[in-house]
Amino acid sequence: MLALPSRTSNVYVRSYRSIAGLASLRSSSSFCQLPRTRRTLPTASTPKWPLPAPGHHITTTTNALRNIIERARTMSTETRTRKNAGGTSDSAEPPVPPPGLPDLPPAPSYPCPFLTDEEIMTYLDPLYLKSWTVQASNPGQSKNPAPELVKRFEFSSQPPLHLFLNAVNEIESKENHHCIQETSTTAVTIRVHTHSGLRPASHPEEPRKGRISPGITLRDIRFAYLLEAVADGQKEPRLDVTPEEQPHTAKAVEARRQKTSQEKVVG
Ligand SMILES: C[C@H](O)[C@H](O)[C@H]1CNC2=NC(N)=NC(=O)C2=N1
Repeated sequence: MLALPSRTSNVYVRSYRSIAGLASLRSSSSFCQLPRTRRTLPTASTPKWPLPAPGHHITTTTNALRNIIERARTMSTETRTRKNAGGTSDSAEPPVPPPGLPDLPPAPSYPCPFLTDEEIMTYLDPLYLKSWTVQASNPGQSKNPAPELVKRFEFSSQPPLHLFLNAVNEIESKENHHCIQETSTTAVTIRVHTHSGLRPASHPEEPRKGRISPGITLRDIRFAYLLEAVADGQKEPRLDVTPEEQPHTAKAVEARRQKTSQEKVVG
């Protein structure tokens, strides 16, 4: 755990809301419930929550950053019993994801079914507006490549990055779900997919055993939402792919399993 500087180190971050304001999210009723019948994806230029005036900066004191770690720690206060069963631990109250994301979906037990078209529309599409993309995993990461959720989180300096990485580790432990962290000086690219995924049956009698395959499931969605709850307010990285270019059906997500030569690798 990173020792926080004793003096108040001001960290300036471009933010939709002060990190300390995270606590107020619990009471805010403005937090969005996405309509499940959404057919068209809003373009990245039409976010649903008020954006700060250009140049709006906030000062985040070390105490506010301490709140991040404290919240991550409360997320990880867990009863270890359920974790061994492959489930997540009970926690009094899951954290509130930032505006623009639905409530945290339930965590299916392993092996977890791949996302359905309905789940993609409800839970994955909103992540595209938060700069998440679907890319092929590097074959080195698991025995065979899979589509995975990828996002690059950028920070204004090393202390908030290290606090975020501590929170990621706490969330991995609490969720019993693991990601790949590719860190640089003040940024980290998170890559996450479910190794013990369950692909759809090719015929009704197909046994479950033969269907276990890496892919994107609700556990990866949960993981991304929890990271967004901790990183809320960090500046969004520039992306050269738009939400519209991301996959919006299970078939299109599956097509991302193999890395293609012309794939725009963003991260
Ligand atoms: C036994 C243990 O519950 C499983 O191995 C968990 C651990 N963490 C995991 N993390 C990820 N990303 N995918 C998994 O399938 C997975 N399985």
